[in-house]
Amino acid sequence: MKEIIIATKNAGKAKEFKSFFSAYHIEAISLSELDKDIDDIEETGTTFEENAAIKAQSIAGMMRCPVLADDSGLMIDALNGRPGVYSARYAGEQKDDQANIDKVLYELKGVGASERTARFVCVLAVAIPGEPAIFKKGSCEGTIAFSEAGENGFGYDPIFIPNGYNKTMAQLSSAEKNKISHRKNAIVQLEDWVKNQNK
Ligand SMILES: O=P(O)(O)OP(=O)(O)OP(=O)(O)OC[C@H]1O[C@@H](n2cnc3c(O)ncnc32)[C@H](O)[C@@H]1O
Ligand SMILES: [Mg+2]
Repeated sequence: MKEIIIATKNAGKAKEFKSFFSAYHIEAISLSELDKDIDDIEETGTTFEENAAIKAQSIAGMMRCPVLADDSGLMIDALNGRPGVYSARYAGEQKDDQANIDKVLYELKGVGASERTARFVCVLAVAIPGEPAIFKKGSCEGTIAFSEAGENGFGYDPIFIPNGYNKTMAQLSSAEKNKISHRKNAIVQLEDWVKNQNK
């Protein structure tokens, strides 16, 4: 396998997958890089698994080759697991990272340090035409900061402090994030499958 299509239009995710797959000499190609114009896929599921499967299967059917999709999000205990599967669209359909961060910080006003526990979750689905899909799940535990900090990463990284650190995910280098992230913890579980594709 020389390349794999990643069913995402999120540039932040695409960059991380490129870095992960380059270690196996595989090029990760996101939907924005395909010649075809691909309509937004409606994420009608209520779980990360369902949405990852919807994204992977709809693109695999179109392209007739293995496709990897990522459905991920931030689960905050004090908000009963929200934003969860609605992380991208938490503050509205325009999917605005800054508006999402502002909404979370507003909702956590008055919530003390020990109550701000949260985790990033990533579910990967690989759809292979004619075969059952493969699912892998990873998470990364942390807390929600009182204000945002850092310029790296994407999404909620500026307000997420991974356990064992005293800075936000957006203050870590991409190499540091990619060692501890939910996405990394999911993708390592795909290693055997990836290596088998090279035989
Ligand atoms: O569906 P695709 O096209 O892949 O792109 P998306 O951004 O809509 O992706 P999701 O539906 O999986 O929603 C995930 C959201 O969760 C948040 N998120 C996921 N992984 C993250 C990470 O590593 N760092 C910060 N925020 C993250 C971020 O707000 C994402 O937009
Ligand atoms: Mg999405």
